[in-house]
Amino acid sequence: MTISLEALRRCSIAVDLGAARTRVYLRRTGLIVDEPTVAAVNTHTGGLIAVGTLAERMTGRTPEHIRVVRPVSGGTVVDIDMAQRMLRLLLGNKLRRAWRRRPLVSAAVCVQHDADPLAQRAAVETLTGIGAKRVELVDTLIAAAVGCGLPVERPEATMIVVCGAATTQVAVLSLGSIVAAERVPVGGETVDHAVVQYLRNEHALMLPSQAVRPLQLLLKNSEDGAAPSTEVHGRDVATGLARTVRIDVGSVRSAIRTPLTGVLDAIGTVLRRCPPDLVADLADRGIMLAGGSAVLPGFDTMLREATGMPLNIADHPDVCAVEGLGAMLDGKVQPLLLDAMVS
Ligand SMILES: Nc1ncnc2c1ncn2[C@@H]1O[C@H](COP(=O)(O)OP(=O)(O)OP(=O)(O)O)[C@@H](O)[C@H]1O
Repeated sequence: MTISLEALRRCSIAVDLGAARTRVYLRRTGLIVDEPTVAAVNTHTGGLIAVGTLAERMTGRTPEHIRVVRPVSGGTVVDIDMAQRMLRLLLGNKLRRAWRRRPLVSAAVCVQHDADPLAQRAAVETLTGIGAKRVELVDTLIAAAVGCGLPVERPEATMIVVCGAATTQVAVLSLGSIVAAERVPVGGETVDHAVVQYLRNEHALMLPSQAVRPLQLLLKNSEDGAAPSTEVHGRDVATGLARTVRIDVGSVRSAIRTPLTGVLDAIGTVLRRCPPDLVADLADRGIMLAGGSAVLPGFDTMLREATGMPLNIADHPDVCAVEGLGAMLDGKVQPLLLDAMVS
């Protein structure tokens, strides 16, 4: 994947189509869309009923004629037509107003590290379908590293872990390039799934998906010394009746730990592939944690303890990638840095 500084500076919008959220950055304006990557469709007419936050609220609550769909799965656009329709609605007037001022010529879009040609093509087609004449693809890891403010152009190692909804990507960068990188199918959704499975297996309780986040918040509170157990309301697996159980926060924490060990493995793999000098740099500089799941309670502590390395969470971990891409569009990134990165 090669990009050029010039080509990026000609782009009008930067897009990050994630499994959980869609973010759009308008050049010289900033973030104009940050909404769930969700659409609700009327199955009788095929028409869109809602997109973004409104569509996400409908999840699990729809009558038979409404279907809630996610056009991006595992970080790849799997339903190009739906992704285009969703983007058109999300952008709505915001883009049309900007379009009148300056016609949309090119768009930049983040793609996962090592995205296969099909995934790259799906991203390009999605954007050309909404009017982009040209689409530049940028590795999410580079965009996120720039968005976190990492000094990637220096001849010393920086490590970034981008933990999203469906995937976690890990990279070591030096001299503006990725030295080693790894992608694992573990993210916030995997963690939510682990919590749901734990309650199902241990307490025969089905938990509504919206109830997982409050449980995670509870984990955070318990880290701060609050209650070690809590009541959870769900549906009995056998009877189907509403039931309340008291669960031990420690057990939830260990259920969450299991999928997160996949991230640790990825960090280990990347470190093993790096020259020893760069690994030595990282012992001082540590790891930068980005992506929406970076704020998962206990995740940073677990990584710190397991790696023995310093760890920082980015200031705005969820929007690092699109903000990094936006900074490239706005020309806020040093040419030296980008030229090295794009070789
Ligand atoms: N405060 C929070 N506590 C716990 N998890 C959170 C919090 N905020 C967001 N998340 C998790 O972050 C994930 C979304 O992260 P992000 O916005 O980086 O995803 P994405 O870019 O759409 O995903 P991907 O990179 O996998 O395509 C969701 O799974 C969500 O559960």
